Amino acid sequence: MIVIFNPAAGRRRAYLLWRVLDVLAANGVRLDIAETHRAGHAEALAREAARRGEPMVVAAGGDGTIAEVANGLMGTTARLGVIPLGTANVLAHELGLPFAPRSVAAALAFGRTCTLWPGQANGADGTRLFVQMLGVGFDAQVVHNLPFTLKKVLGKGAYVLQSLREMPRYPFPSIRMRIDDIETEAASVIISKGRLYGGSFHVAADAVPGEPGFSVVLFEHAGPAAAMMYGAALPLNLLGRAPGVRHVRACQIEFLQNVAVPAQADGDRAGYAPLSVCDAPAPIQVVVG
Ligand SMILES: Nc1ncnc2c1ncn2[C@@H]1O[C@H](COP(=O)(O)OP(=O)(O)OP(=O)(O)O)[C@@H](O)[C@H]1O
Repeated sequence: MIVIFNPAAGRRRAYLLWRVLDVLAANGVRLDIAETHRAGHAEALAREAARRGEPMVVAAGGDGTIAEVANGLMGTTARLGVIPLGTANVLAHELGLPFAPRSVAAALAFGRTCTLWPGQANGADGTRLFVQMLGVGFDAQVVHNLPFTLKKVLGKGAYVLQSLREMPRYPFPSIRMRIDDIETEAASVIISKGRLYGGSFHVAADAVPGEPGFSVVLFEHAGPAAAMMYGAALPLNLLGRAPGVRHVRACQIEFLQNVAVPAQADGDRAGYAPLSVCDAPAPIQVVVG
């Protein structure tokens, strides 16, 4: 197997990587390590590894690194392993992946898999896959403007602080979209493959990561007070009952508005809507515990 390690992911968790690798090496597992040098590098490394016939490519990082590796593996038969070293690690929580080094190593060595069907965003910057969610609107504004050093120092707390900073200055434009064949509007949108968001908070109870399609969560109320309410409901797992939150199952979402609205995919900047979202051409196999 090859381990693709993103040294910029998470904070102070690289020791976990070395402990996992120690356990694997002690048990005679042959592995190569490649470190990423920039955004997008994990995708190129994964694509190259799969082209060489590597049966398993392990993403050592957070959701952004996993998504990049998934992009590189699309259309191949290589399995995707995960060593969760990120800030939020939403996919690892979603799939119940282990976090303890020995359990991570055992899962990778054993190689049992589950199916994950990524989403695909098509925008002005090209096409990219996402493994957990894509957001358009306020949460993407927070991701776009989040300073790297703040995330390194505060971890998930950095998102809370940045949200408070963005509330007074984000214009909350109305976002027009076509969800399958129905046109609608919202102040903010999360297109989710999974049930979880921001770590292990529940956002879409009806999501099924292994099947095509999405749970679309529409936030209908705009403005700082509404953003504050939704932000407070999330960690209390009350988002499902918050006013103006609507859930829809869909296969295709097309953003139609004329103004550019920020988008984020798996917690990383993903350009601006207008863009469209559909299923990836094929599922991938993720190694689970
Ligand atoms: N060497 C590097 N220097 C700077 N950025 C990098 C490097 N390698 C990869 N990246 C970028 O780092 C970003 C963040 O990585 P990742 O999402 O894995 O960590 P995280 O944000 O801490 O975790 P999570 O998404 O789970 O909260 C990704 O967008 C990736 O493209």
